[in-house]
Amino acid sequence: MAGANLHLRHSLSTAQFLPTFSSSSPPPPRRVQLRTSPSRALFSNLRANSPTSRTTTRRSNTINSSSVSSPVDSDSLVADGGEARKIPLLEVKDLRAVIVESRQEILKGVNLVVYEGEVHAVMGKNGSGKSTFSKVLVGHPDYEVTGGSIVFKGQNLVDMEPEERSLAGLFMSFQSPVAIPGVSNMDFLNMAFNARKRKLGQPELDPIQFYSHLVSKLEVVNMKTDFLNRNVNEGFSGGERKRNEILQLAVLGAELAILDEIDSGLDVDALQDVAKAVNGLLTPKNSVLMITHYQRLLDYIKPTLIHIMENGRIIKTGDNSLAKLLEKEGYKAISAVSAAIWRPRIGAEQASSHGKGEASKEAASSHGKGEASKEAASSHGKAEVSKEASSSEPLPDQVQNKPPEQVTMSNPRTIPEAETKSKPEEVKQEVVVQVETTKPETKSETKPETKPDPNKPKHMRRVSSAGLRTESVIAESLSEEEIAGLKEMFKMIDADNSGQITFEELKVGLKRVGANLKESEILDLMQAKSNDKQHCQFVKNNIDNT
Ligand SMILES: Nc1ncnc2c1ncn2[C@@H]1O[C@H](COP(=O)(O)OP(=O)(O)OP(=O)(O)O)[C@@H](O)[C@H]1O
Repeated sequence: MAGANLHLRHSLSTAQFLPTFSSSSPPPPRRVQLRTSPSRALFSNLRANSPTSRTTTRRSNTINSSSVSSPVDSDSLVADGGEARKIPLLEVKDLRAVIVESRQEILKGVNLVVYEGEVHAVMGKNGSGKSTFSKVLVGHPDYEVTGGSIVFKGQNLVDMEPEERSLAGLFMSFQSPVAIPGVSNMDFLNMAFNARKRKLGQPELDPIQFYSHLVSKLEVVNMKTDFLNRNVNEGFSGGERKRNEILQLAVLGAELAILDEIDSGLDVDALQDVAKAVNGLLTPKNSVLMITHYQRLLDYIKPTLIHIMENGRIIKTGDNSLAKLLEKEGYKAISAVSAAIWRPRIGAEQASSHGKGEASKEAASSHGKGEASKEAASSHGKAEVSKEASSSEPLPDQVQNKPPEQVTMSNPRTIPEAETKSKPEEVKQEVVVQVETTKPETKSETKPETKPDPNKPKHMRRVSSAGLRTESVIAESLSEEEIAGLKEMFKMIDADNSGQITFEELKVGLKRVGANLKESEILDLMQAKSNDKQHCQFVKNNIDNT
């Protein structure tokens, strides 16, 4: 039994201290004695349930309780007068983590900054690494951090024990909260609360004082007092467990609450109660990082930013429109290719969040040069852009300045490598994205290069997909899924189904996926070249001025 780890010593049987409480009749003094801190108790309990239970290490040993003491008195979570300065609460940089047992890498370079008072939502397909990310933040023993950093309020979390992380102000609500047989909710919360008080050097609350504190929080989550007498999560329904997690958060307080699928299994009323409780806890000083699959939670708890996780990385960041897009079109709307588009923006956002500009520099350099960094490339499915593709040489004016409406992205198809190689280096203006399809080649490949007429107004210039030289740049590999996503994306953007994407279509398409790029950025994008040896080629084509 998991409770065996708790070293509990009850002077009375559990049944003897399960009075019926009501707000008008405070509970009698508790007669339970824990010989371990509540947080340690829950760590032990969780550790006992962990397949990788082992001795404590600084990196990943005992699991952090989702519901242990926080250095912050929950009452102190009240707004402090609205400090205007943005203070980073959590800074995650290039975080990598493996499963201890198998050494399989799950987190492959997560970057994220959460400021005080912000609500961040992490979304992503099943198995993309969301829960692992949250568990690594709190120090789950199943995972080992192999790279990067987690800084919480200026402290390096990676070298801290899970319990220390909790005491530092982290709270995590697990996807599947564990039961603690033999420990009532009331006892658990009381002990956890007082452990925090001790840690803070503040006077502990006696059971009666604590009970009145607790009752006010019960109201917040709309829970009945009966739950206080039941053992922690034992026999609780899925929804009750989730509600109970939020009760723990409300009672214990936290500066950063990590909520893993807090909406799963909740009926509509419970969802509203939980959301209301979470909103009630939000202040300008504390933040929430929540994992969810559904827009519905975000209707109640408004996120500052939404992050999309894929394959152990955050590949996109945006506002609520991103979640709406997902709800409507699914993850196909956010393919590895669109990640390539987003990457610089994520970087810029993160950098500005950090105030350090590092990511933005990286983004700027990759964006400005039309060359994705290795890291960026690997972050979206290893679609690495080779040097050949990078146009370090400035593009001709006519390309850089051509009116957006007149840039064309051609019919997606595959050009055999031999054909590609045999093309003479004639022109290098238009960028054509080609994705393998069954469409036959219809373009004239022999049209001679036509020099742009400098006298012709730029908006009159037309980009032609004919008379081209193809210059392919091959990425290492794109998965079938990524290729499928690429095709879907092409179809989505190619509004008139012509097989060609005009600048206008691209602009509208990008807007649909929540990417509000400037026209100059879209032009940059159109000149970006990345492809896969087998499946995708970014081809430079000719521009003529006819
Ligand atoms: N302890 C573990 N042992 C084995 N595999 C694991 C472990 N933890 C995570 N994984 C694997 O890592 C991947 C990411 O899992 P994770 O739970 O983080 O995904 P998720 O994005 O939260 O998914 P979901 O939306 O389904 O909850 C999955 O393939 C999962 O099977």
